[in-house]
Amino acid sequence: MFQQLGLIGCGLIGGSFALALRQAGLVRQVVGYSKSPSTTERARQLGVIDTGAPSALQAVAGADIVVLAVPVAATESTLSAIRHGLGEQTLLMDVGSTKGDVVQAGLRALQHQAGNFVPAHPIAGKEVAGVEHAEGALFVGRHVILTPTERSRAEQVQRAIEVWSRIGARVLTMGAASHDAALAAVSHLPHLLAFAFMQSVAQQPDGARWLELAGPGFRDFSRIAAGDPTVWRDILLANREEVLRQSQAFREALVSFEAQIAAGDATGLGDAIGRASRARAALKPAFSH
Ligand SMILES: O=C(O)C(=O)C[C@]1(C(=O)O)C=C[C@@H](O)C=C1
Repeated sequence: MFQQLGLIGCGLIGGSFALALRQAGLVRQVVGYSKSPSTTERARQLGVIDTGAPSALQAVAGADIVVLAVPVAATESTLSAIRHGLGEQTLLMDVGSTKGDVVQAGLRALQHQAGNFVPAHPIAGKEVAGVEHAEGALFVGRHVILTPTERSRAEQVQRAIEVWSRIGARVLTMGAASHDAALAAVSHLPHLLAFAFMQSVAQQPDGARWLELAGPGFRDFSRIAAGDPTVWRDILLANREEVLRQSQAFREALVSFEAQIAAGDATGLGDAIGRASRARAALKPAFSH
């Protein structure tokens, strides 16, 4: 399907995309670039990329598909840096977790190549960062949300749908604003809560001792608090309005639970937990993968 992938950002997601493309036989050659030369070298040693490029611009030379897998706040400067190296027909995608800012960055930074840009968000990941953890099967069975811009060409959107589908993902297309509202609720807020929760426990005088006693419940609830600080800082800031809206909704729910506990309202508390428990149980099939 492609001759050469230009990969900007050889971390967990970028590396997994490169491996997935290779394993599906969709690309002959992968040229990678990461800001840190040691990361680029590590990606080469691991066989995730064939060749390391000394700059983002050089990584896209000769590529017919380019993927940006960098923290979202670096999107615009990265697009500006590679703009003059992009081929006329090169499919260009990002994999960022926020889309309103990425769409705007694309429209600002790309000029006549804006038609080739199809913003993408694979809803897949791990709490650990880095190319060492990259996996070719990371996107199998996962949703990938495409948020084409007003300039994205239909033919490039089709190619984007095809490439993600061929590596096993379930592709959806929606507007950036709907994406950001939904992901604030189901991804960004849970991360914010996990960070705040870890901080609140760890900072108490006996916190370190209590943490030694933590079991599977704590493990499941806090897993994502180990996320990459730069990546998550950028996401929470980029989608701040929706994140704060969700955070407010959460506070209201928390205050209501607190009031029931304080009042010893067993019926109200039991009913509230029952509603939450049923809503979570109803989700299970979606999490079987
Ligand atoms: O599995 C994890 O550790 C993740 O955080 C993955 C997760 C999420 O589900 O929230 C996080 C960010 C990405 O934008 C998509 C998926």
